[in-house]
Amino acid sequence: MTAVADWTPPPEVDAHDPMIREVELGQAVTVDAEQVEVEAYRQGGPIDADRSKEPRYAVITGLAEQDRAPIIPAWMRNRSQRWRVPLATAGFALYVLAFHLLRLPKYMVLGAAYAPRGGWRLGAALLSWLWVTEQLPLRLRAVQRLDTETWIKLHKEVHGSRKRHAWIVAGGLVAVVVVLALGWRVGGAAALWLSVLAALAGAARAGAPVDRPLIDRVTTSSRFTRLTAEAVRLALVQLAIPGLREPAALTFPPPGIHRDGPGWLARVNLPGGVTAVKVLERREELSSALRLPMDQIWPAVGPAHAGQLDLWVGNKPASQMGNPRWSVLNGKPLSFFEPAPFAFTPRTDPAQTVLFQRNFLLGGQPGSGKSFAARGLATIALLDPLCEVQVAEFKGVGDFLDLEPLCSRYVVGTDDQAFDDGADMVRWLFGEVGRRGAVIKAMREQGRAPEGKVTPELAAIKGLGLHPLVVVLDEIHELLAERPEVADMLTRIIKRGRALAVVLVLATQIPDAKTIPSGLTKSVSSRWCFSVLEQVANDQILGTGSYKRGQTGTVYRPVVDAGWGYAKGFTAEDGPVRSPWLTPEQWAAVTAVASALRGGRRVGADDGPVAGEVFRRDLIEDALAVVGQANGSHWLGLVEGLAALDAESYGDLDPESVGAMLRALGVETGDVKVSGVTRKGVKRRALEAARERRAVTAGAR
Ligand SMILES: Nc1ncnc2c1ncn2[C@@H]1O[C@H](COP(=O)(O)OP(=O)(O)OP(=O)(O)O)[C@@H](O)[C@H]1O
Repeated sequence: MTAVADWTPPPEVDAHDPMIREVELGQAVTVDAEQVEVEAYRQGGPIDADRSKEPRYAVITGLAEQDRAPIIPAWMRNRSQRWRVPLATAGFALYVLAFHLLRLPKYMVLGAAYAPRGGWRLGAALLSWLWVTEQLPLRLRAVQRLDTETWIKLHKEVHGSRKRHAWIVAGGLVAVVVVLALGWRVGGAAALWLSVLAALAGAARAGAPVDRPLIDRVTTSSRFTRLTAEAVRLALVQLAIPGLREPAALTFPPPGIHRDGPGWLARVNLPGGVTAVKVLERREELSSALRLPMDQIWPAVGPAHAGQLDLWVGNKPASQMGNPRWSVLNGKPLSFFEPAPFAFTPRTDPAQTVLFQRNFLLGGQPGSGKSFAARGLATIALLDPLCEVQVAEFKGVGDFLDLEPLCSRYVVGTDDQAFDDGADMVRWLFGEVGRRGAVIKAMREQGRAPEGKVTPELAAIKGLGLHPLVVVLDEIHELLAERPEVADMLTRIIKRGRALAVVLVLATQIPDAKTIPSGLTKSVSSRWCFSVLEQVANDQILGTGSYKRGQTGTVYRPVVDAGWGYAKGFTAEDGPVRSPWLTPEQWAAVTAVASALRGGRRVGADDGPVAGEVFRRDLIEDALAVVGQANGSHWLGLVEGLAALDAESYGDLDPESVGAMLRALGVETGDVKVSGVTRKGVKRRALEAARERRAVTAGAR
């Protein structure tokens, strides 16, 4: 501290500022009354870290860590695009071939008309070049000016040129003769005819008027062929974004501009301080600047930082890309527990999601495509033969009517009855989640559900009632407006149901906090924002701050861009996707497949003794009735006894499921000796003990 005291500041410096002393002294000191420890600052020292002390291999690892352009192009590495690019090219080539073959007679007539003129033009041009006629005016001028020196110079020049040209023409003629002779040897007369045809075509081309080319144009609109750095720079600068004025300030980090699926991707680093969201906000202006329709341009925030833009431009507008084929049309079953395609990316790649452990919120303005997207998710569920599906739609127009025969519950309408049924459905679901929770707890105690959640094995056990359950609630805001008491139940279902294989798909036009409690929307893991008008609605669906991060549905127009939306939490990568689109016939085909997979049953509803029903009977009492005075019962005996007692409730049980259900009710199971034979089953004592425990617990409550 002595050093501080010794230092006398120059007159213009505030002597009381401790930081200034510290800087001057260049050493760590404890300064001022607050005792702030500040690290010393060495004046004139290097700012960057000293690299000389880094080990040599750091240079190599540094290189290795750098972004490198992929050796194999992205589209070749992508399974779905590997064939699409060559197939699209081959398809286009075939189209062009067919197009011109059909017009061949017309080309021949026109060719015959244009060829003489073309022959004359080509011949004249050749002679003119051979004789260097272009020099003639110069020599005439020299004559007129009596400029002998220039004339002699030009004369000599022209002689030399004519000689050279004559040699070239002679050489060319010899080459033509040699090629023709070779052609004759290899291909005979056909080769000669082909040569004549080629010569005639060349002559016809040269003879065709400038505004009437010999062959018709294959494409009538100006075709987008490739994205260039110049076009991107110019377009971005034209957006008039503050801080984005200098084309040279835009850089293209690896992999730069490259072909990516059916289009081009430009990865651009915007100038420091300019965010990619600013570009996203100006998609319309970008469309004008690039001279391309809006649905051909797909800007997104790049992976590296907020100032990186991934501008993907399709070969064609999305509306003309056609609808990619949805693989559910293959007629194969899907699994609730496995990834399944729910949508397509702008590059027409399928986007996959897993229904298990997710809940879905689909929001957007009317006509943005929510209901069809919800149908897509319901279809995935229906293609899992184990999955129970329930639908309630409060638009009242029957958007899901064709799925009704496969649903265990189906509610449609906007009247009191529909809302009562909808509320009943939620209440039932709430109870079901509670029941499943108890079953899973028992399973966990037995070590059969180690993570406390449904596994594919548990879901498959018949009668246990842990099969997947997907519930679609379309226009949920209508139900919440009419029956607000269900909101809390829904929130709890969402929170608890994830692990219990209960999935909610909520679709709504109005996601605001007044209509849908924020606790409800916040609990939903996967959100899909279709066309929305503004930032507030966007963030209500996708979560606060989403718009600022460039995750936005404001860029889509209702109806025109129907089905497009920003999906968050569906896959590892969030991004824009479009729901699959099927014709009514294709929907019918998919529904038929789902129905066949389910054996024509409504899984859940006409399943007979699903666990819910069985649990409504008193299984412990019924089992005790079957056991009677015996020591216990083997599983097979118990199953048969229960079926004899109530075939409707217990007819479908098997030994495994009855065991699981009893264990879920807290009954101990194991080896039982009945009539001298020891097998797996349940003892009477265990059943009685469980009954007693239950009575005690009920009394305590
Ligand atoms: N993936 C898609 N591809 C093409 N068109 C679609 C797609 N999805 C929906 N559409 C079109 O958009 C229209 C509206 O779709 P949908 O009924 O799903 O919208 P919505 O958002 O549910 O509307 P509302 O809120 O009025 O119920 C459909 O009739 C259909 O023509």
